[in-house]
Amino acid sequence: MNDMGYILEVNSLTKIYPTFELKPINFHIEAGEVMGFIGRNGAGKTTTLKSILNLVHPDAGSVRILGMDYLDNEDKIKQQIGYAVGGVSYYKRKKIKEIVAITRVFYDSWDDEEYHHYLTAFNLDENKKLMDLSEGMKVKFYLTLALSHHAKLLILDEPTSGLDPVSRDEMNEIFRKLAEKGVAILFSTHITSDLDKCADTITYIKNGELLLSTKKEDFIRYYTKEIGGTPSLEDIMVHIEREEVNL
Ligand SMILES: Nc1ncnc2c1ncn2[C@@H]1O[C@H](COP(=O)(O)OP(=O)(O)OP(=O)(O)O)[C@@H](O)[C@H]1O
Repeated sequence: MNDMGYILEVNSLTKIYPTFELKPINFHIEAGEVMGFIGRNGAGKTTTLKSILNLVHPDAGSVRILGMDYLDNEDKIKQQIGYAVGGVSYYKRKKIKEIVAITRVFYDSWDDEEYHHYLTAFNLDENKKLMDLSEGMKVKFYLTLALSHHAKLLILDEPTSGLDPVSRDEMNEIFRKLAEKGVAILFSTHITSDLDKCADTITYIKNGELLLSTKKEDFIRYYTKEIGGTPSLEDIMVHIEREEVNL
């Protein structure tokens, strides 16, 4: 970890597509922190997460994870983080145990005891194929893979968006419990109730531009001054995004 103690530091990260520009993005996450990365559909959440992980090549800026420059230490850092960001899984027809047999070889710190712990805790059946898991089970499986190699940072793209309210509530509780163990979690969402329940900090992105990245309480205080009353996070999101409907 670096002097500031950040697990993840994003510095002026920029990505330009023909019809979309991710303006310089800056934020950081500490150990044990759950950050909700929020914004509307198309705001640039996935682009940011992919740029952080070099799954798409950023045009400018830098990323430090666990005190190391990401581009210079990509393999070493990947050993210590877990992510589920976009893309189709090539493994969807494979059984959990087959995917695990392939994955465990990749990680120096793979821990079978931890793997079986989470398999039981999440009620996962090793003989099920990935494509036969419910959305909630899939997220639990990705978490199991990450936790089995002691990931210190989880980067998850909309892990709760396909979940029913009960599964979402459960996932939010899981995130909180993992954070208590010191895991840092960055997850994108457009569901404000996820943030109500489990985020320590909020990073808000609108049209490719970072509006604010701060503690949840400070985020609410900032917009309360602007809106007045006692706005919920949902009220704040609507205030930020709502445009007049011209019929
Ligand atoms: N490979 C690409 N080439 C060109 N444009 C892209 C590419 N990937 C994304 N975009 C554009 O970038 C913009 C941001 O998309 P992005 O997927 O990052 O948003 P998002 O906030 O994750 O949205 P959602 O909540 O719908 O997943 C969109 O306008 C999209 O069309």
